[in-house]
Amino acid sequence: MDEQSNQRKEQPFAIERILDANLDRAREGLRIVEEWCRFGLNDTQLAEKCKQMRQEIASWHSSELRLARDTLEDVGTGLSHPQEETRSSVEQILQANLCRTQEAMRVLEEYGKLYKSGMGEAFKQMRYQVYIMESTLLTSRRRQQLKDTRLYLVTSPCEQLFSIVEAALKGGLTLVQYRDKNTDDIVRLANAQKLRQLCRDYGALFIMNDRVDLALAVDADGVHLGQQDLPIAVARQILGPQRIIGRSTTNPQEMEQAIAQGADYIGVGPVYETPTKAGKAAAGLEYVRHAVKHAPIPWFAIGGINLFNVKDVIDAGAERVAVVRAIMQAEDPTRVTQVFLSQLMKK
Ligand SMILES: Cc1ncc(COP(=O)(O)OP(=O)(O)O)c(N)n1
Ligand SMILES: Cc1ncsc1CCOP(=O)(O)O
Ligand SMILES: [Mg+2]
Repeated sequence: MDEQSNQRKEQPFAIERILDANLDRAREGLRIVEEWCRFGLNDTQLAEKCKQMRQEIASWHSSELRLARDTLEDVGTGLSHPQEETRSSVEQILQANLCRTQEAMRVLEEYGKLYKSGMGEAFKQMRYQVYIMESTLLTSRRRQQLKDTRLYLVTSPCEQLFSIVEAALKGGLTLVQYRDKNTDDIVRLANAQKLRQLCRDYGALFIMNDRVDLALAVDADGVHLGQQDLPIAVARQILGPQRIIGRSTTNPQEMEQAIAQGADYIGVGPVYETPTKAGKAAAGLEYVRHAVKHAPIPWFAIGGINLFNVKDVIDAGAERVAVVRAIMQAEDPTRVTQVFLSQLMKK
């Protein structure tokens, strides 16, 4: 007796039950993702892709497999992971269900080989499609959040770094850049990791200044590169298509290049001279007006912006601003964040 029939003798219908349970699991996971694609993202293409895959999964779900089902005898039905009970964002729900779908498909790929010819290969292909979908979803979510962001905090080194950033996140901040030019890498890495987690906890995007390697190391949402930093094409090669790449621009020519090179957003400034970037001449509100007319991608006015002059920047046409001192040196970073946001949301 070969191994396969031996196993079947000891555990009747075990393979069928494994397949039955995982066909259901894969379909359920996809359904949850599909609902978000349809109602949350209005993305008919992605929703249609999920539906097609659900139908393909259903076509493998024969009555023979359904008949093998024996829920009362299934020791696994009462087992759930504590994290299944706590989902705090749509992103978590999507990630958990994509992961569940991929796991189920891996099981179907392996055990399917014992059941029907072609089943293993079919689920291998579907699993790759789910990976591609995951990457598309993550990318479009990041880009959408970037677009929706009005206020960008660029940090400066200080003892209360984490409490200030958290206070700003509590005020509704959705984008944080870790900027720290002179600290040892070992400390920078630890700080970046901590900030990355903090941003995740509050559903904010996290960008690493200057350093593509650290951005990857801490799984940042992206990197911000100045004119003297790595070229965008090189960073894109390293980071791939999913992560955000921002570029500083000071004049129309730099703006045009950054857009042509595939930046996801640009910094526009310094609008005003600022001690944070000492020695750099102001580009002025004129450059902000230029951005209004010529920047088709998200852009952030930056440099010397505070609660007293932000209205002038908004009146010049800016919808988004980036600040360092206005929040990092604020007595009440939560309140300052809220006031900035209320000014910027008026548009
Ligand atoms: C949003 C944003 N805009 C501009 C900059 C400046 O970047 P860079 O010119 O590379 O200067 P440093 O910040 O590295 O000193 C930025 N960081 N963020
Ligand atoms: C990093 C940077 N790039 C252009 S201006 C600037 C600093 C802005 O800092 P602040 O908001 O404190 O003026
Ligand atoms: Mg830089």
